[in-house]
Amino acid sequence: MAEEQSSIQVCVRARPLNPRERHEGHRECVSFDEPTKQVVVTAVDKNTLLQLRGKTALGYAFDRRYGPECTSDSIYDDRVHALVESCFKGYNATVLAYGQTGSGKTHTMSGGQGIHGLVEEGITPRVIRHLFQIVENIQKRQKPGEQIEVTACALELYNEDLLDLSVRSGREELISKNGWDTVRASMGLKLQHTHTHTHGRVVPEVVGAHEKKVSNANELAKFYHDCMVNRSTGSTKLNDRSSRSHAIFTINIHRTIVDVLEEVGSDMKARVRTSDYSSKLHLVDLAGSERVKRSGATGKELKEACNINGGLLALGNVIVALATESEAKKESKKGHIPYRDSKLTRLLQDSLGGNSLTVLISCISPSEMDFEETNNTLKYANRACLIKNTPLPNNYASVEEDLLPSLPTNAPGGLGMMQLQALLEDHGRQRELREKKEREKRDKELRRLADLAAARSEESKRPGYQRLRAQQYYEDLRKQLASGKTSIPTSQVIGDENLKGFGSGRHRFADLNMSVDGTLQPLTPGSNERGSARSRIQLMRASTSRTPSSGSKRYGQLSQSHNFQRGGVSSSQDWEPQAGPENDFFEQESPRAQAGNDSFVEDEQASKSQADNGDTGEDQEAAAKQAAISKSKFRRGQGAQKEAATPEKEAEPEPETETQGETETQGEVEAQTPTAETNNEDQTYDLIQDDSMPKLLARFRVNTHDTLAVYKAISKEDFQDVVGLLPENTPLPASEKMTYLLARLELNPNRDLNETLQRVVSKETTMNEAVGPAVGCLMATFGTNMISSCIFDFEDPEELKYYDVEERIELWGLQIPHTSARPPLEAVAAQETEAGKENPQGSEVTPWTSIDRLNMSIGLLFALCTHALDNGIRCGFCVPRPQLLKRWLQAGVRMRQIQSELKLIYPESAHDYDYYKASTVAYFMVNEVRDGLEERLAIVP
Ligand SMILES: Nc1ncnc2c1ncn2[C@@H]1O[C@H](COP(=O)(O)OP(=O)(O)OP(=O)(O)O)[C@@H](O)[C@H]1O
Repeated sequence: MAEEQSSIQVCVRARPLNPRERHEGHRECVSFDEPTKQVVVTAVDKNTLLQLRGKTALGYAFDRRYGPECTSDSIYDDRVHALVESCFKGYNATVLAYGQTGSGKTHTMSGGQGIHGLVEEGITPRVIRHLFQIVENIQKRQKPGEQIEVTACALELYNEDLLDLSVRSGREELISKNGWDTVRASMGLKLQHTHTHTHGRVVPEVVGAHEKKVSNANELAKFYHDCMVNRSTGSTKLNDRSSRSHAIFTINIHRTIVDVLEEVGSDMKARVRTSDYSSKLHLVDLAGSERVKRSGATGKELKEACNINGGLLALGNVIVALATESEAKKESKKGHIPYRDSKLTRLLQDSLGGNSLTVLISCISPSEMDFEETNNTLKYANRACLIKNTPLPNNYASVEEDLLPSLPTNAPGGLGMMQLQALLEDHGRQRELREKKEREKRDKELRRLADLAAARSEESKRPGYQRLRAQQYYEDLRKQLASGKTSIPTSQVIGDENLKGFGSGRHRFADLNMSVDGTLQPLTPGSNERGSARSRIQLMRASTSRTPSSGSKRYGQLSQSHNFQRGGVSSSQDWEPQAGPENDFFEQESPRAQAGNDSFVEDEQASKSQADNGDTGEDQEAAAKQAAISKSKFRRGQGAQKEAATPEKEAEPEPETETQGETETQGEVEAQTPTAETNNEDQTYDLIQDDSMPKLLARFRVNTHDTLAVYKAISKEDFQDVVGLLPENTPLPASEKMTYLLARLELNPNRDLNETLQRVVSKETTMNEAVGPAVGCLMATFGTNMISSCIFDFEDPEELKYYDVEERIELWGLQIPHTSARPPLEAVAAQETEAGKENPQGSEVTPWTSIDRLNMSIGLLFALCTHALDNGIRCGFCVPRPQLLKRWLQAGVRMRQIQSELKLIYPESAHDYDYYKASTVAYFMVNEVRDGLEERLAIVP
């Protein structure tokens, strides 16, 4: 069947000004221009004028626009009515309300008393009524061979957890008693991807949600109401009853039709066809985006806001990517759609760009104070108009059978009611049986995976887990290679030509003496170099090591000798301004590393004073144990630094409070070393071997819409350096996916970044010669296309489907514009005019001075942090060119270098490759930088 595409139907609904806004005298900035079908946002003051970049108004055309006076009636009739009817033909459909907080999404979807005091029926109750009208009509026709079954389920996506709204009872008590993490394990639902019966597509499916079977509209309406009462709501400055979760109410329609193809013949057989149609109607009320500064969210609400904004940002990116893809389709280009960036986008995968008929209702506020959000909503809605879905009916299990009617016919020669009823029932039983079997199979698999996950989590707490995991990984890989069954062809691993020739030519599988295709290979010359690097490192270790029995201490010594540490652990440093020439930044970092770190000293003092207080009770021990488990990796790095800062403490017995944590840590480090080698100093700690864990984590997306790049995908385990820097109790980003991603990267035979970096550290080679395109700078000069082409996306939904961990930190990159001419500085120009000078900008072009660049970059950094803070982003990440970072530090910007193997991909072919080759990665807490800049540089927001 030819696949027909249909655009997403987008409409805009503006609510009236609410009493608060009227009381505060807000002006309206939204109007409708009927002749051009545009929703127009108008600049009502200087601020909005600025946001429109000098234009007085901006118009967005939409087929359907609903002003404050409109009710849901017209939206329903125009857009939703036809959708509900399509569901009975087997099409999936979605109605999705989107917009900032307080803009009227819940009002549109659920109804209630409006600002004008009138009670309005929302879209969902209307859908329920309409749907059962159709069911009744079908039933009224009394076609015997037809059966309809309606079920529904209600979910909410709250703080990235999927929950069943129909079984909330007792959730609060359980959370307060056992903590959310425990409750999540029992109440959280799984999102997985399954193959559809028809079309062979992979669609998202929520496993474990309670499906309520309903037989009439009242029953369904009651179910909906009960579920929505359970939804997480809260009060903010912008909405008294703000939804803090995305709600998805799904109605499943299952229709079975038995058609009699041939009536009973002389052989007493009839030929019948039984067809099943099933469709899903999703009614989605998203939580609204909010600027936390305005909503006043703190604590729990702040966390909620961060999650809401994160999901919506991902949704925006999906919309932009799909719209771009639709535009590019004329050139038959297929782009990457970042569905997997959030649970919300995964859930809506089928509704946006899938096979659903979709209506997007963009809700906006008319108030001038909401100008920016309104403009943003309209911008995305406008892009969404371009998205094309491919609706296909879900008709499956159409069976034609010869049947011997066992019951006498009502009319001579024809199949009677009772026979058809019997056939239907029989078919229904068969279907139930089939579904039951499928459910059981799935449940069994889920149980198996849950057991596996639990066992793995237990195992991960055991000392030496990392080591075991690495060994196991290599063992599996060795078997896989030997059998010649590599599931991933090398060509798929790195999909970009720029990255060819990655690494130094010798890959770690040379240890296995095998290539990825399973054939035996001679070792390359690089292996000798490795050997020498190894012995050199061991020599250094031997000369610096003072306490042979302590793994963590040896590790500490090593960490001081090498910039690159093992197991993804790395340290960070607060940088201080340094006077002197603008040397290569990379070269400058070693002396600083040796100099120790204030924050570590502080930490040590804190723990010491704790110990001095004699606070060594059970509670503390438990807490220390917990802390040691959760931050063990970070502590290793930290411990290493501490030891360097206070070497005289080594001889002293460690305070009791520290012992617990250190024992854990130490245990882990030692256990990672093969037992046979434990007492041999030279072999006890093999830096290279321990570093052989795959750990390059780089998957970045460029938001082509803006000038900022969004750098994502951080895992708990492998970015512990970053995680360790977060304030206590910050939810840790975690993603099982990363482990998988790493494994994939491992399969690239030429990639051996860690080893190469070791060689650079041991001065066997220079960075430029050795690393080639593996190291570089993302931000300072990125060209959007170039980076887009470097996207790694190795995730296979099939293999990842049960790994449902999605929390991530968002890291933002910063671009410094490199224009040759500087725009006139207003203040300077004004001063000069006042002083009677000619306008210096008039005829000649003023080049940028380095101070200009610095000011500009700091301004940008400030703007970035403000934006990030408003969006609930906690930490930032950038790779500025070396000199610039130095200057930032001089200007008091608090940055910390990440000394891990986190390296970015920058193609050697890039014209400025050499210039940026020594760039380093810096990390910062957004609020610190913003506050610092505000304070020191007197920047007025
Ligand atoms: N079109 C409208 N006409 C009349 N009143 C409206 C309209 N839209 C919204 N309202 C009222 O505005 C208030 C906020 O609306 P609502 O709660 O639906 O916003 P929301 O977008 O769902 O917000 P959040 O994202 O915070 O949940 C409610 O009191 C609602 O009744």
